[in-house]
Amino acid sequence: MAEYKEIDSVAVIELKNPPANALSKALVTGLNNGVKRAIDNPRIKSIVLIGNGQHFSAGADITEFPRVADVTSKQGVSLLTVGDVIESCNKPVVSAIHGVCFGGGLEIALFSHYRLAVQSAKLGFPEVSLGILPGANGTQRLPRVVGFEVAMDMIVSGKPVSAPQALQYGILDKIVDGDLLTAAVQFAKTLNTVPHDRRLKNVPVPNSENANKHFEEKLAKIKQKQRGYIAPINCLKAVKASVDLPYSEGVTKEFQLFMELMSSAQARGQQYSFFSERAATKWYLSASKNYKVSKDIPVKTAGVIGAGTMGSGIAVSLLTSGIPVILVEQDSKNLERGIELIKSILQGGVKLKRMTQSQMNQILQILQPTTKIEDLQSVDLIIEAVFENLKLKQELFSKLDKICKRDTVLCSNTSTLDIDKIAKSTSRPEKVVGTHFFAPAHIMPLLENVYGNHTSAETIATVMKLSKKIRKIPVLVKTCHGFVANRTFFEYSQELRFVVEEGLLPNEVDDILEDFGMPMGVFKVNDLSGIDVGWRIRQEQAIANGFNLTTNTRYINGERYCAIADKIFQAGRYGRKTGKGWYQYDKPGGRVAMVDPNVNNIILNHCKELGLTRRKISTQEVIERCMFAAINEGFRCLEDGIASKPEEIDTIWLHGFGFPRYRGGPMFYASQVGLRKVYERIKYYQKHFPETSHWIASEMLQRIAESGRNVPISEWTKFNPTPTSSRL
Ligand SMILES: CCCCCCCC(=O)CC(=O)SCCNC(=O)CCNC(=O)[C@H](O)C(C)(C)COP(=O)(O)OP(=O)(O)OC[C@H]1O[C@@H](n2cnc3c(N)ncnc32)[C@H](O)[C@@H]1OP(=O)(O)O
Ligand SMILES: NC(=O)C1=CN([C@@H]2O[C@H](COP(=O)(O)OP(=O)(O)OC[C@H]3O[C@@H](n4cnc5c(N)ncnc54)[C@H](O)[C@@H]3O)[C@@H](O)[C@H]2O)C=CC1
Repeated sequence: MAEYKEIDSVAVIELKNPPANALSKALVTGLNNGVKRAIDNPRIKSIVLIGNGQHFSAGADITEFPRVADVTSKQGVSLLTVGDVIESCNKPVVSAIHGVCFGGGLEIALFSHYRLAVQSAKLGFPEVSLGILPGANGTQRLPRVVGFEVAMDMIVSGKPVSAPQALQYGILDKIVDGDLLTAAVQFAKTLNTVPHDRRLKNVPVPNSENANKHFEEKLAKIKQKQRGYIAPINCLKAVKASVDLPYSEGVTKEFQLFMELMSSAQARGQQYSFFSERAATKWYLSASKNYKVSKDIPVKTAGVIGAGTMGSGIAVSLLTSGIPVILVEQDSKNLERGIELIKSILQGGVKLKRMTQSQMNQILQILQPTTKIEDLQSVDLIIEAVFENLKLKQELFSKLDKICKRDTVLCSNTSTLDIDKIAKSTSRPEKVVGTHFFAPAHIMPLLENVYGNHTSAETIATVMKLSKKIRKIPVLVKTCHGFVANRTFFEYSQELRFVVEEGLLPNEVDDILEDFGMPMGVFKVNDLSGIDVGWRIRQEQAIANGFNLTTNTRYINGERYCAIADKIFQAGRYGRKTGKGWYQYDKPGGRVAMVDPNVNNIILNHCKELGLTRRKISTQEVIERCMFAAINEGFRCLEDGIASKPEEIDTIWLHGFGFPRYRGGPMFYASQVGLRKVYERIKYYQKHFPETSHWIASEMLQRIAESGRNVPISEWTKFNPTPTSSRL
């Protein structure tokens, strides 16, 4: 766990806990023993701490967090005890950093008297994203190096800094070239004693004159931008304590704030999310088709077809990851508009200083716009993003099949259509796959990759690898109408339309959802993605299923249907782009949503025409109805094999819909509410709304709820009945 060796008069202690040197109890104990051994050896004059493998250390071992008592135990060796041993050691201790030095790793480095790093190292306190704070005195020590404002920014945001930036802040003493160990040992040999100010607890916080002002400004920003999250607030309070209190009292305050977080439901949700995101990327179809054994095809060039809302964002994601793109549109007018869209996205990046003007120009050099689909003949992968129309997509894929080289991977960005039906139009169904981006495609982190019955493991591996290359969080799901994201979101939003039909107004529903933690209420989301887009999807599905959908439709095959959204569409209110949708906007494309009496009239008239009596609906009912409808559908996705584990559904909601990370995702939320209660409430709603089939409880949910046990999420799929679903 921690290997001890001596190089002349220098003791070298190597942290060794692959893959990320997480500071498990065993590693911390090993580190403690190593430092003590060096202290006891009179021949040793100084000590170097270094990481084995790819990193210095990724911080405390998060898998040990559920045992809060272990992490905070005053008995045995904790990060704090080893930190004290390091800091009080009379022999200089040097941390030699490469890879990441995060969380507890940075705490160790700050207990050390000197810090060296290679140019590519990254240092930071990401604890806030796990719902906690740097609890081994990091909130008191970092400000003593970098001052209040920088420490506050680093700890509250959780964002790491590069080695050059860390050098500038004074976190690092030196950046070294060449072999890190050799340089660190050489450096350590030049040290004899530990100066007083090299023990950070002895040092006052510099540049703290404006701490009160910075504190208030930051607090206001957190309340606005991270509404509902408690960790950033406690992080901020802890850093402020470094200025307001002497060190010994500051660490006591930090401990109190740390414990508040560590025992919170929010921390459980955020830590679950860390592991669920990783679990979701590990796809497994069979022993010969899975993330471990399946090889990808390298994507050196790509094509994008359709340069509308999605295609332009997809092209930007590829281009900014260094992948040359051939962009195809149906005519030069649309092509011109698409190029302008791409330029304006990139220009936004320049404005936000994410890239320079010259980097933007270089990116545009690798974009090749065209109206000739034949230009795609030799690219490695193509992403189609034309209108949501099966016939159009089939025609296009059939053409691509004839034009493209044999191993080109053909992807569709369809949001709902069955991948198998698109693949059928080609002679290479094994190369056809769904790559479902979320709007805006260059910003939203999720990529829902969709395999069909014939998609090969190689094709899946290719899109999963590409997702990471273009900085997306990939999840693999099986094809069906709407896949996991839209299938679950559909039930959520449909239930909220029913709520509007029964009594609440769109802005009242949105306020409830935003208080729950959603970044945007569902009706604002509809306005953003386009009322016309939703309308087209419903029409397309109606055509596919052989029925006629009008503004008078009340039932479809006996199922309740709410036509208010269609009436909003009929009124020419297509959402933000037209300056009016469920809300009125300051201008077409504007962002300021205002309640519009015309919309309220459409809703009230709709109810009058149908003879519906409107009623007051409680916040609890709204949340239960939309969340439990989505959760029930999530269980159905598991039953149908569309998703293979609950973590996939949660990751999709976190990164596709901005579900609050501190609630973990809808399935984790269900586990916190208790599946017995979720099941009972679903049965209750089924009794009240028998004409809505999403209230028929999933069999899998029923089995778990009736098991009489508190079944952990990791065991839910064991309750899966044989895959059957009449809803596919
Ligand atoms: C009262 C006193 C109380 C004292 C309490 C002390 C409080 C603290 O000190 C608090 C902390 O440190 S909390 C930990 C903070 N660190 C982090 O959040 C960093 C997490 N890791 C990363 O960023 C990336 O994994 C990293 C950049 C490292 C690597 O990224 P990659 O994309 O290359 O690889 P991943 O797939 O993310 O990771 C590889 C495997 O390593 C596992 N892992 C990573 N960091 C871990 C960590 N800190 N603890 C446990 N496991 C960890 C990760 O789960 C993955 O595992 P597998 O999926 O099984 O391969
Ligand atoms: N808008 C959204 O929020 C999301 C949309 N999607 C899906 O992405 C696809 C595209 O949607 P949007 O970008 O919103 O549509 P859009 O209407 O903004 O863009 C479609 C583009 O395709 C072009 N096009 C049509 N036929 C073409 C052809 N034969 N050859 C070349 N270009 C052609 C059109 O000129 C237009 O620029 C659809 O399948 C949609 O369901 C997926 C996720 C989210």
